[in-house]
This record gives sequence, structure tokens and C-alpha cells, in this order.
Amino acid sequence: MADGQTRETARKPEDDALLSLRDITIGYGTKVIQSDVSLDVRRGSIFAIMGGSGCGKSTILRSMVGLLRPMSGKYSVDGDDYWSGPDSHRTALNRRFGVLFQSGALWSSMTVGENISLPLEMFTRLNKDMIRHLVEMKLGLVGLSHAIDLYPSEISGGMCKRAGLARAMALDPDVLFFDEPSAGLDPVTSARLDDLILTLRDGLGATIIIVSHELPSLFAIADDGIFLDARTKKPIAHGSPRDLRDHCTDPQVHAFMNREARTEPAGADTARKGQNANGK
Ligand SMILES: Nc1ncnc2c1ncn2[C@@H]1O[C@H](COP(=O)(O)OP(=O)(O)OP(=O)(O)O)[C@@H](O)[C@H]1O
Repeated sequence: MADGQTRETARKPEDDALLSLRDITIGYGTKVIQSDVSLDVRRGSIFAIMGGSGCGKSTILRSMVGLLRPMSGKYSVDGDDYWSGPDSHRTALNRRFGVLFQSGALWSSMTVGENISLPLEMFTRLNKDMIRHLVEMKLGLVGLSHAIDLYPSEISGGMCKRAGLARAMALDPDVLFFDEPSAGLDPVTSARLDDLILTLRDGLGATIIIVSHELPSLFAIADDGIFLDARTKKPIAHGSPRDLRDHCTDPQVHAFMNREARTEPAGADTARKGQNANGK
């Protein structure tokens, strides 16, 4: 018992947490999407929000970047209570965030360079030459120096994602949020994006939160995470994707995390989903 107490006292993940959610309930209007969500994102980690379609992964992400206020619970950024205080308090914390939405979300009427200049023009007082220099640097980081004067319609989907990443990094955030960064990319381009995300973490020390369905990508880059369940509307597992794949005993999580490793006849997936829904 003394041993157990010692371990419990020593284990305080929140001590090392940059972002922390405690008992968050989130939803739209009165409709609850997820409840009892508690998690800690360690500084310098890549944290995955996982789960089946529609379980609320993007909703949690939107809430963590300040687009959706939780119904209850506490969200802390570096120890600061995010939702308390005036809007200016959140604006200051948001300056630490960079966000890459699913589509890449570039303005089609602006060149790649102009898209990346935008946050710098809006939120800094840097002159045009300095902004151009920073834009060139960010595009260099994502291997897109040659695309600075091209329009989004003139570059590939993978390049749009990388340009979106350069824009998310424009203000040198220390926390990056990615919603389905590999969606719509071929496996090779997706693997390159994984390498880039690892470089951002290892080279720049960024903390990264990622929503993704792409298991190979999650196994390659994420070192912690949470698994949300759509049926119970609660998290049902915590851990790195690899740990969940190899050690989680929850049948739903196990099946989800191992689906790509299995070779099953057509229809087996549907049968398995039905089985899991019954909790067997
Ligand atoms: N603006 C909104 N208003 C009302 N309900 C919404 C809104 N946005 C999302 N939802 C609902 O919230 C639930 C969770 O959606 P969310 O996009 O967070 O799930 P997800 O896990 O990211 O799904 P997917 O993996 O399919 O992208 C869904 O039932 C969705 O229909």
C-alpha cells in the first residue's frame, strides 16, 4: 500500500502538461457530443485524438483552439485557465497556437506567399521586406520555396497541405493543431508530411495535437493520445497509438487500432462493428 501511495504521489502528468483538459463536456446547443474528457498534452509531445467517425474528435480540437466553449469542465494552457477572464486573455493564448484545418484552407484568390503573409500582416507590425523574408523562411521549412508566387489552384493537394502548415507556423506558435493532415493524400506524400511533422516537433520543439484516421501515420509519429467512443460519448482509452494497438484490452479500441494489420473478408468489418456495438 505504501508503494502504491508513493507511485500515486509521484505520478502527476499535469506537472509536465502544456495543455490540460479536466472533465470537459462538449457539444452543440444542448446536444452533448463528449463528456468526462480529461487529458494532458505533454510539452514537446505529439498527441493523437482518435476514434471512429463522428465521435467528436474535431469538436474537441475546435474547443482546444478556442472555437467552441465547453459546456463544463476546465481547459488550461500552461497552467492558465483558458476560458476564464476577458477575450484578450484568450487572444494572447491563441497567439501561441497554429492550426491546420482539414482542407488546408488557403485563400484561392491569393498566392501561396500572400496566404502565409496574411497572419503576419494582421498580427505584427513588421514591414513588407521583413514579412517576405519570413514567408520565404517558412516556405523553405516545408520545401515549397519555389511555390511562393503560385496560386493554390496551381499546386497539388499535398503542396496545399504543406503551404497550410507554413501558414500555421507563420507566427512561430509553440502549439500546433492538425485536423486530418493526411486526408486525401497518397501514402508517399502522407509519409513525407509525417516526416515534416516530426521535424517540427524535434527541430522547433513544438507541441502537436493531431486528429487523424490514418493509422500508419499515427503509429509513426504520435507518442500519446486518447480514444473517444461515439456510443457512450466518453473517452474509453488513453495511451500512444502503438500502445493501444498492442496492449489495449477494450475490444472496440483493439479492433479499430488493428484494422489495417488484419486481412479479413469483405463484410467482416461490418460484422465486427455490430458485435462491438453490443459490447461483446
Ligand atoms: N456545428 C455543428 N452543429 C451541430 N452538430 C455538429 C456540428 N459539427 C459537428 N456536429 C456533430 O458532432 C458530432 C461529432 O462531429 P465531429 O466532426 O467532431 O466528429 P469527428 O470524430 O471529428 O468525425 P470524423 O472523423 O467523421 O471527421 C457529429 O455527430 C456531427 O454531426
